Amino acid sequence: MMNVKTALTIAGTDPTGGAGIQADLKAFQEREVYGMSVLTSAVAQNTLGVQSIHNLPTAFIEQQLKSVFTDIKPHAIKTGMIATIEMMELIADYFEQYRAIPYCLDPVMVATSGDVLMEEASQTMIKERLVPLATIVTPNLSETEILVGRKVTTIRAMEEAAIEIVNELGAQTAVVKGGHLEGGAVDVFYDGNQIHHLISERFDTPHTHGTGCTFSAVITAELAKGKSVLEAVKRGKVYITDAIRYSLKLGKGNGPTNHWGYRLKGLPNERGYSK
Ligand SMILES: Nc1ncnc2c1ncn2[C@@H]1O[C@H](COP(=O)(O)OP(=O)(O)O)[C@@H](O)[C@H]1O
Ligand SMILES: Cc1ncc(COP(=O)(O)O)c(N)n1
Repeated sequence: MMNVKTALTIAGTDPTGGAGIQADLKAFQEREVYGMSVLTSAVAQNTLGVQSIHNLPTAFIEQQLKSVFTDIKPHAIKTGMIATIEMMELIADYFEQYRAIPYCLDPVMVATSGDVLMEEASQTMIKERLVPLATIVTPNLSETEILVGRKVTTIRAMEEAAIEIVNELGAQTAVVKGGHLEGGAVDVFYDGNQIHHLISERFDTPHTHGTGCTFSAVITAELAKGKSVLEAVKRGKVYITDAIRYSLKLGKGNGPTNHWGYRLKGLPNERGYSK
């Protein structure tokens, strides 16, 4: 019997390969999970920002979901950019039939570049329909603020928000990412029982395009392999830390993270990857 694990990402694209579906597939591959993808929006973007967005028709997204689910059932799923309410409703309806599959919800709303990737009306929908279905939700600070409806600027406020996302909004677990806070890079995890802090050094680099996508894709890959949610998040943190440590100075703006960075750990940085 084949023991290969599979993961599905439902997200938008980045033709320069640093974020979105491209980042997810690279991360799945690095974690030795067979990667599959359903496209929601084709995005013309690069390391400088988003130039244009083309949303795919909802009926076509549904067809892609059918193509996957009627053939190769994923062992774990993640969603990234879901631009419209219609797409969100479709995906929520679909997932209700597959509640046993671990689901990592990366509530992508605004890109690191500041470009809006989700229409504002969808913010309520994501809370009402998708968060309650999620095994884990992985918001950054500004997404957390939208989810809980208040400013989140301290570790204590991150803890309170993670607790609220689980206890009030109904996710099974939450990890609130502190990539945009001052000091060390601290993420706060809550599973309904315990708070955990995932702490790493902060790298002083502008090349962090796609960090959120990559982090949640690694979590998804580890969930596909049957790891516990906390173990999956710990692995995601180790992986993203090295992906930023050895990030790539490509492009004219904020370069991408290095998906093979964790393989370089402990080696001299002789290619001058970061900064
Ligand atoms: N400069 C940095 N140095 C080290 N870790 C970072 C840095 N920036 C972000 N991270 C980590 O990368 C992951 C993604 O976080 P964040 O940047 O907050 O998400 P997003 O890309 O969704 O905005 C988190 O684990 C965070 O702690
Ligand atoms: C299609 C798509 N999805 C998500 C992001 C967020 O990127 P980041 O991980 O840098 O926040 C992006 N820039 N493009």
